[in-house]
Amino acid sequence: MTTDISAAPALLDVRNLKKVYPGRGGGVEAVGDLTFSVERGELVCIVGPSGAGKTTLLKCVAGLLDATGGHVVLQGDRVKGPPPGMAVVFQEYGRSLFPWMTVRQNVELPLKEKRVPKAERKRLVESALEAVGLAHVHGSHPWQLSGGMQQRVAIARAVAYEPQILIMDEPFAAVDAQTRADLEDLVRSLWRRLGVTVLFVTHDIDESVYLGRRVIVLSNAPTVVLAEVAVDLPEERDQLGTRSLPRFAELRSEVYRLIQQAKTGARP
Ligand SMILES: Nc1ncnc2c1ncn2[C@@H]1O[C@H](COP(=O)(O)OP(=O)(O)OP(=O)(O)O)[C@@H](O)[C@H]1O
Repeated sequence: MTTDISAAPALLDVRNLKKVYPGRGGGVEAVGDLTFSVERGELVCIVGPSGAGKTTLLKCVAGLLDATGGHVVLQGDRVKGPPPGMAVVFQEYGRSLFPWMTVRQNVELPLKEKRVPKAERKRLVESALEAVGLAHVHGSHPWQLSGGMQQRVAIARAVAYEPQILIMDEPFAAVDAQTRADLEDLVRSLWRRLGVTVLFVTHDIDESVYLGRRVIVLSNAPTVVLAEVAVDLPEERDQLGTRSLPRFAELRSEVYRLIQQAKTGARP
């Protein structure tokens, strides 16, 4: 559910977001005071130390958790519950797909809930499975696929939904290194081809620099934005070439230094 408040210039606007989990002695202040925005068509990575409140932040952004203070605005509408224009890909692909449904049925399900007409659903499902290279396994069940393939099904489902913004919460943390590299390239190519806006949360510094056009570095909890790093690497990226650029090493060191700073509790 959303309520119109004003026309925001950015696609996603997070303003003075604060989240305190209730409990004894004042509870746990997970998110202190977070402000950032994401422009339409951007690929922004959020990186922060373990326990920094990344998942809490995403739950507030996705309308799954009520904030204690501040607000989240998606395309001018204040987020009060899961917004219709958002798709989320979680780390645990195994739990995000229905094992009794085929790949095609899993990808189609949110489109049925969105009441997309049948012919259009067929087109969207086929093109999303094609885009992630899984057209040939549309009739298989998730448990017949590898972990990386299952995560590609989850990505296809999100892409087929045609969201205004795609939120990814450490989506590749549970797959092996080679699959992870392939999936990173898949996200970059989908982003470039489809123009979808992506907010990607990771604790992996290299991944944030390789993927992002901008990296937002979070402090430890109670979380604030410690710094924003513009990734001025060429848009054409590949695992070997890009990662061996001197500029990649510089950006990686800069984000690493900021994260170390975050761990010691330093504030901007
Ligand atoms: N439901 C909850 N009730 C109380 N405290 C919570 C709850 N969920 C998270 N926290 C606390 O809020 C803080 C931030 O947790 P969160 O899971 O958002 O961090 P994170 O950055 O996603 O961590 P990680 O990188 O380890 O997954 C932690 O101190 C955590 O213990």
